[in-house]
Order: sequence, then structure tokens, then C-alpha cells
Amino acid sequence: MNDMRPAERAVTTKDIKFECRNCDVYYGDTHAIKDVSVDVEDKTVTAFIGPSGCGKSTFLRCLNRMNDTIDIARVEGTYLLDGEDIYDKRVDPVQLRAKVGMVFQKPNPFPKSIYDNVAYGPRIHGLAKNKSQLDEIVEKSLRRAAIWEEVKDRLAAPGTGLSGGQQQRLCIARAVATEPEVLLMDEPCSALDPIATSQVEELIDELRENYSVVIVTHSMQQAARVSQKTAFFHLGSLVEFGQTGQIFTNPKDPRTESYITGRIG
Ligand SMILES: Nc1ncnc2c1ncn2[C@@H]1O[C@H](COP(=O)(O)OP(=O)(O)OP(=O)(O)O)[C@@H](O)[C@H]1O
Repeated sequence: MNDMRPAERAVTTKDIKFECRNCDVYYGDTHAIKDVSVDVEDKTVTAFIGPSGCGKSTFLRCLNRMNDTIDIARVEGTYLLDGEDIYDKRVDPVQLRAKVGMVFQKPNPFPKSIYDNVAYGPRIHGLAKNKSQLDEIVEKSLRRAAIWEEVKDRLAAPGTGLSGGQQQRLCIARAVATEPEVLLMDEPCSALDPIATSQVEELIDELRENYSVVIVTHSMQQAARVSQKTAFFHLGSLVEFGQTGQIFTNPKDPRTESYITGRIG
């Protein structure tokens, strides 16, 4: 028996963070997500790609119950985070969103100081006992988001006064300040110039050491650069899911191939 162990270990894949099974989403009569099942690994960047309207953002929003805020949205299926059902009635969506943070397409700092943007989550979740602990969390989060050096001398200045790329990194700092386990990013670079984009991409690569990151992107180059796993969606279905290298070099489904070679989408 013991002889088997090393071999078993060698083929063990990373821990599964999210286990999603038979997921459907409806907006009124629109069936936006159709029977999607997928495992999202820990300490991995997973990219969701596919043509406009295929359901990437909708599925991403299921992972921290952001669709709860849309009246006509109906979410079905099983979504387990570390084995726990996130749609269980006992789960508080606000607590869930601290664990499963989100960064949006357009940088959306609060109309508050740089410091208060980052301190907001830790304050409402009571993560700091005193001011010096809060200062530490703010500094650590800004460092993790690779923006500390640029803002450390103007923490009291408004977050909205930063450049677009800096604002997006501030929003990433805000998201990591609550020590999330998963970071959802919905086209986080679409409003950024190439330099800011590459800074955020480097950051995503670093964040992977501590988090499970799921990114929706329209850029196949970006998916290829930052992710280890890629999911291709088409018309609400998950067509193909696998190692990013395999999806881009040897797709199994003709629809994936058409999309990555630019024939659909
Ligand atoms: N709030 C909403 N109310 C009604 N229908 C919606 C809503 N949000 C999305 N949809 C519909 O659900 C489907 C999937 O949309 P979704 O935004 O998830 O796609 P997407 O792949 O992220 O698209 P894009 O790449 O253009 O952002 C589309 O048909 C869209 O029109």
C-alpha cells in the first residue's frame, strides 16, 4: 500500500477552491448560463474567455453572489467554496464578498482618501484592533498591489485623484485588504494603457502565490500571459476548460479553435 503513495502524490492536482456544478443563470427569460460545471483551483489564475455576451461576467458574478443584486437574475446549481455552499441561506453575502473579493472593469475608488479606500473593508469587518494595526493592513495591502511607493506620501489625498492605472491598483489593494481567498477580476485592464496593463498583469502573477484568481478578459494575449487555466464560454455554455497552453495550442473543440484563431467573436 505504502508503495503507492509517492506516485499518488505526484499526480495530485492543486486544491480545488470552487466546485461549481450544473450552474444555470436566467435573466427573466434569457438563459445566460447553461449547465456549467467547473472546478477553480487554489493558487492559480483561471481565465474566462469567449465572445461578447457568452456569459463570462454573469458566471464570474455567481462566485460572490453579485447577481443577488439584480432583481431579474435567477441562479441555480451548486457553488461550493472550500466545500461550503455559498448560496446557503445562512451565508451572509457581505462576509462572502470579503472572502471572495472583486475588481471591476472600470476602476471605482470610493470618493474617500487613498487610506480610507483601503481601510474601508477591514473597518467594517473589524479586522484591526487599533489604529496602528489598521495602518499596517493599509500599508501591506498597498504594497501587495504594487502601489505603496507611489502613494505613501499622500495617503490622505483622494483616491479619485490618481491615474487610471493607479486607481485600479488602489482597487486591488482595497480588495486584498480583507484577506480574501479568491479574487475575481472582470476585465481589470480594459480601461488601462499598455504600461498600466503590464503592471496589473505582473501583479496578478504575484497574487497567484496567495490567492485563487479568476479573470474575465477579452484579450487572448492577456489570458495566455497571465493564466494557467482557461475556460472558453460560448452562448452560455462552457465549451472547453483546461490548461491554458493546451487551450491555445491544441484546442479540442472546433468552436474554441474558431474563437482563438479569430473566426468567431
Ligand atoms: N443585468 C442583466 N439583465 C438582463 N440581461 C443581462 C444582464 N446582464 C447580462 N445579461 C445578458 O446575459 C447574457 C450574458 O451576458 P454577460 O455580460 O455575462 O456576457 P459576457 O460574456 O460577460 O459579455 P461581454 O464580454 O460583452 O462583457 C447576455 O445575453 C446579456 O445580454
